[in-house]
Amino acid sequence: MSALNVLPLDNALEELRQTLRQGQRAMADWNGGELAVSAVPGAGKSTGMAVAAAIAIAKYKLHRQNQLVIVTFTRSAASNIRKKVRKHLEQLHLPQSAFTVNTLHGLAFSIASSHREISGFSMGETQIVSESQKQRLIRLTAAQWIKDYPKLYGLLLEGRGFDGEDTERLRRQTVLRTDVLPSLAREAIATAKSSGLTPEDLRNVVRIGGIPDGGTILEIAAGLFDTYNRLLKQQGMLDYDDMILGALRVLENESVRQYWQDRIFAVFEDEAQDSSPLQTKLLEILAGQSVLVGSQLAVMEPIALEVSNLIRVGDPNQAINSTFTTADPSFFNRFCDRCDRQQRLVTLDQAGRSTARIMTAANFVLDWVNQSQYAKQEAPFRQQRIRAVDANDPQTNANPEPLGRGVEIYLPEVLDDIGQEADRIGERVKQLLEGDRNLSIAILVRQHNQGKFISERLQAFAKEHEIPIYDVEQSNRRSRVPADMLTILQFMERPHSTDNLKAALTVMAERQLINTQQDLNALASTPEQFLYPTVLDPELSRIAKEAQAKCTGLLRAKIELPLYNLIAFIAMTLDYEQGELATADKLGDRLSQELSGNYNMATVIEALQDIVLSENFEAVEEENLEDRYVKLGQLTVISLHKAKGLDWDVVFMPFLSDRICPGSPFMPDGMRFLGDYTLPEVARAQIRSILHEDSVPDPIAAWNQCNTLKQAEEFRLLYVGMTRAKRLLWLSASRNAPFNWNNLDSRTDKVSVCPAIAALAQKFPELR
Ligand SMILES: Nc1ncnc2c1ncn2[C@@H]1O[C@H](COP(=O)(O)OP(=O)(O)OP(=O)(O)O)[C@@H](O)[C@H]1O
Repeated sequence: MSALNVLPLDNALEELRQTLRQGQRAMADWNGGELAVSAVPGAGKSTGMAVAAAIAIAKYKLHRQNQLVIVTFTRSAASNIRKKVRKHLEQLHLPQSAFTVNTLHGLAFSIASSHREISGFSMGETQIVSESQKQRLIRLTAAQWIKDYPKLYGLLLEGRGFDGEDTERLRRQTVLRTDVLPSLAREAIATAKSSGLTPEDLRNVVRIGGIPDGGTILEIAAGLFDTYNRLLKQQGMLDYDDMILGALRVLENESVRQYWQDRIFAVFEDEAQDSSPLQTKLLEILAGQSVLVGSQLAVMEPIALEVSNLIRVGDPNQAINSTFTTADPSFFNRFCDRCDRQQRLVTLDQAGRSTARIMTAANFVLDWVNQSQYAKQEAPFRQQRIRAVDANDPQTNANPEPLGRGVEIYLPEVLDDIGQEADRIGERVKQLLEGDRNLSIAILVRQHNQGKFISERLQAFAKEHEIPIYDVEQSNRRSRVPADMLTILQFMERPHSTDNLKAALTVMAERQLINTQQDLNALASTPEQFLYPTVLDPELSRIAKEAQAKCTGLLRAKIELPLYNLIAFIAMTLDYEQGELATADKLGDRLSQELSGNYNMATVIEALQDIVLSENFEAVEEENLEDRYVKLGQLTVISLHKAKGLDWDVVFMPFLSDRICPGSPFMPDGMRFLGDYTLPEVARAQIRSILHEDSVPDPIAAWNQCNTLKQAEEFRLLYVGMTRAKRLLWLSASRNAPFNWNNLDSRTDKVSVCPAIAALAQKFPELR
């Protein structure tokens, strides 16, 4: 039993508070009102917030009707913080119903769908558009726009660089339809919609005039945006922005707003640097007892708040979503500055995660970038240095001893090519694990193909030395569960079809259940002979017999088991891991519900076909997914974006060329349509200027601005990666690397190192 269990509540709360370091205690001591917490990586934002939540629940006697709402960015972060708060409340004997943890979209969706008559979400219109559906929709949008706006299309077609040749016309038509217009639509819609701007708003800006290019690009963007909204509605679907907009619409109604505000005592937001202005507005309304001035949908119009119980915790230096959304560190920075003027800003600059050298390296990179040419327009980082914790810190083993040199840098002078770079990493991993099998180790990559390359390259070596590799991207197979099930059931239903057998064998081969060194086409070409050979048929090889046994096992199950149990049986046969099993369970439940009274092989297959085609089935998020990423003794290969919020004893960051970080503006020759810039980037920067209430820049300035922001974000990604390491950080780049990682043959022999890393290596030669 924990000591907290036997103490009176006040003492127990004090004891809990004592588990926090000085800076974190400011969160626990919150007395209502607004509070900004800007913290360095590893400062213990989430840890502090969970304790602060439990203390607030006790202090203000919160309960189901008057709750604390915690909001974070991703579902895994939500489950992480939920677990922590639950544990504290359990120890304090306080009601678990006093809080909820939501993602922003989850929260918005609950609000919007609780008042469908106001949000405009009709009953059938709750299907959220999936990524691939969105891709299709965007392509359709481009095609429809071409029909609806022939004049603007003509302008693009015959704009800059057109020589009147038929072949050039055809080329331009294809590029516009399949590439430029879809990308332009995607960027413009994402930027405008997540800012609460409508197509009409964009047109109004054009109408007012004074835009250097006459507003052509904004006109095109408005048309695409209109078309997209119409098509989305026609298909009865919503996107993520609709959820936020729907919730805001609902909250414009006074009695509804009152209802939600009465139920919500306070809002605590984690990862606040990732929220867009519209999302922030939603939280401000929920956290406040507001008197509305104007409409929430007009982002820039202020809402007058009488009281706002809102804690926003974040790290502007870890803002890595601004190139996908309108989240922008400048918004959180502004909130921090505002709170600072009211003495309501807490800065947590002590962190216990990393060894001293790693903090020094991260601080150096931050300073270097902020003083470099990349900071001319706007500094990519808030000037915040990471400090070690004090000697009496509550975190055990805070700022641990380094492994090796703590930070190790390998540059093109010693690394010839990416193959050698990968091999050296393999060697170092082996060496480290020989010293201590209980280390957590990760390779962080910027692009999926880099992860694929390195895990394939190291596969044999890792096998030989019994180092399990967990490649997060390749293992993300849960979403394939319905398709796998469909394939296997189709095979069970008609095993003598060559196509069905081949498809089933392929699923098993992909899951490494059967040996892939055999020719599956040959096995599948004569299903009868393969499945039930007679004495006259040629003998199957040993590995073919193993595959055969798997197939006949499935066919036997079809005869022996009730149909209801087949899904579970297939899941077992396919050797699903925990998350996939949970997804298969959920799928089984859904089929039983949908087909109650009419459950047979044909209807199950038909229902599965619908699910796979419409993709309207969500995989179950494994609660402890993060634990899998940081498992000891394993080599995790993971993208920088997914690595955010996690940490490992050892972190490898390979392929750090200047092409990757910070990257450079890239404009393929065939992409010049109206001028020397690419249209999606220009549209994005022009719309962003409307949101920031700046004057709309001319296309060239807009293009430069967009690239500057992208580069700033690349440096922040680098910083996020570096600060994931506890005891050893490896940074490397080799001389010969692909120009473009989608094509490994596009080698260039003169790779320049990311300038911040080159400067780091120069400043600390002992790290090389
Ligand atoms: N008061 C504390 N006592 C003990 N351990 C702590 C404390 N605060 C933080 N930690 C530990 O420090 C590490 C970092 O904490 P946490 O993940 O909360 O930081 P963060 O600020 O959210 O990090 P980041 O933003 O870099 O992802 C975790 O391992 C956590 O358990």
